[in-house]
Amino acid sequence: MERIIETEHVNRVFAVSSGEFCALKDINVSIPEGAFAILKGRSGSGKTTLMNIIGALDYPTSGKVRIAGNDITEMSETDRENMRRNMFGFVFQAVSLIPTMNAFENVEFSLRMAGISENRKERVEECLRRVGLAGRMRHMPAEMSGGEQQRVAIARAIAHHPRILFADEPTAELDSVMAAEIVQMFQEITKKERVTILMTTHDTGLMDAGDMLIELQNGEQICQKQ
Ligand SMILES: Nc1ncnc2c1ncn2[C@@H]1O[C@H](COP(=O)(O)OP(=O)(O)OP(=O)(O)O)[C@@H](O)[C@H]1O
Repeated sequence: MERIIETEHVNRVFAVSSGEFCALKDINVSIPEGAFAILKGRSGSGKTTLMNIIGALDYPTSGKVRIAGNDITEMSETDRENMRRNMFGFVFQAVSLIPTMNAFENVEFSLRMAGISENRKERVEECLRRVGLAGRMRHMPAEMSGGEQQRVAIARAIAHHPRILFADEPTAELDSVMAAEIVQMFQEITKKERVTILMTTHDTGLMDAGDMLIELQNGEQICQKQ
């Protein structure tokens, strides 16, 4: 199976008032297409830093990052931006839906922004059904629970058929039942939407939920298990 995400000797050093801080040290991850990969580690272990580098939101200080075989550290900023827009989807801890739009309109708006006009209504409905919100399409964000709002954010992030979905602590603000539901939904999404998912979490209860686990400790990769 094709390796859609590969990092080679990735390091990230930040300049801090006391000198330099090495947030990532020699990270080598390899994720096959279609996998649900969990990036685990305690607060401050480097999860967000690594996800931002793989998601073309930041650059490594040294090392290579290949997405579908292409080294994204060598790409122009325009190409990186196009890749983020067309090939990637992003979900964050804090849900940021447009409060004046209902669930359907929130997902449709993102497709409109992506310039997709064909079968838009059908695709929005399909994505909302995929996340279990068939009966809530016309609900406003304020009328939905935190877990339901996060589901809308996930539907919005997959609507344009990204190849990789990045989810940074998407369950951090949810209770354990809702968190388990979101993670189970990610499993289904990888199969039905043929998308690769990279999710960060510090929740030890979710460790076994993915197809593979990458664990960071103080910026070092302590394991990659399949
Ligand atoms: N811009 C920055 N400048 C300096 N240090 C930074 C910067 N960004 C992150 N760090 C440091 O790098 C380390 C890793 O941060 P990161 O946000 O990647 O951790 P994390 O595992 O995602 O943590 P959390 O679970 O709390 O979000 C932390 O010690 C953090 O203080």
